[in-house]
Amino acid sequence: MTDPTRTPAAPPAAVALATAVAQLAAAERLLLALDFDGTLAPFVDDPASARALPQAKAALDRLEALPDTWVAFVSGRPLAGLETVTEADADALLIGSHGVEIRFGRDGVSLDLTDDERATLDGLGRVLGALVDSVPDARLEVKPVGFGVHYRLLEGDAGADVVARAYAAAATVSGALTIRDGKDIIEFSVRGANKGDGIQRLREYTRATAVLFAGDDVTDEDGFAALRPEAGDLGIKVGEGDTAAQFRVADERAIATLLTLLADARERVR
Ligand SMILES: O=P(O)(O)OC[C@H]1O[C@H](O[C@H]2O[C@H](CO)[C@@H](O)[C@H](O)[C@H]2O)[C@H](O)[C@@H](O)[C@@H]1O
Repeated sequence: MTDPTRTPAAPPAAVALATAVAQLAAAERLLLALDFDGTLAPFVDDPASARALPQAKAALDRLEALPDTWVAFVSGRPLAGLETVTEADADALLIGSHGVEIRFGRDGVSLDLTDDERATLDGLGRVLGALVDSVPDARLEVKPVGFGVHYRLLEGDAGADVVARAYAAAATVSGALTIRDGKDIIEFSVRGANKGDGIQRLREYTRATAVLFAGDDVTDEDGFAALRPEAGDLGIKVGEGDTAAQFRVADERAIATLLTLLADARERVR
C-alpha cells in the first residue's frame, strides 16, 4: 500500500534538469539566450500583442541585474518588432530575423542588401502579397530580408493549401531562398543565417563560459546545435517535436518556473 505521508520521488529527468540548472547558476560568465514566441510568450493570434509571461520577465530582470550575467533574445521576428514585444532597453542583446539581424546594446549590424537581394525581395513581396490578398484570414508579415505568410486563423486544410501555394509562388521568383517552416507560418528569406550563428555571435560578444538556450520550434534546432554541452551549455526544448536539446519542458510556464529557480540560485552565488 502507498504511504500517503511520503513525498513521491521526482522523475529522473526532472532531477537531472534541476542539477543542470544548479550547475549553470555557478557559471563564471553566463549567457541566457532565449527564443521568444512559444518559449517565453504564449502564442496569440495577433503577433504584435505577444508578451513574455510576467513570471519569466521578472526572472529575466533579476538575472540581468546580476554581475557576469547576460540575457539575450534570439528570434525569428524582425529586430524592430522584437524590441517592442520584449520591451527591450537600450542595452538589450537582440538577434532578429533568425540570426540575420543583430543589435548588441547600441551597436547594430547593417544589412547592406545587394541589388540582387532587393530585386528578389520586391518579387517575393509581389507574389506573396497577391497570394494572401486572395485568402481571407491569411496574413503577410514583412521582414527586413524576407516575408512570413501566417495561416494561424485558417481552418482545416486551408493552411496546408496556403503553404503549398506560397512555395509555388516563391519558386517563380528564386530557387535560392531560405525557407523556414514555423508554427502556423511559412517564411521565405533572401539571407541564410540561422539562430546558431546568432548564438555564436552572442557567445563571442559576452565571452560567456556557459550558455542556456531554450526554444520551441524547428528553427531553434540550429541554436541547440551551436551549444557545447560538454563545456556546460544547456539546451531546453519547449513542447513536443524532435530535438537535439538535452532537456525538454512542457510549455512557457515551465520555462518561467525554471528561470525563477535559476535566478534564485544565481543570486545566492553572486
Ligand atoms: O523565433 P521566435 O521568437 O519563436 O519567432 C517565431 C515567429 O514568431 C511570430 O509568429 C508566431 O507567433 C505569433 C504570436 O504568438 C503567432 O500568431 C504566429 O502564428 C506564430 O508563427 C512572428 O510573427 C514571426 O515573425 C516569427 O518568425
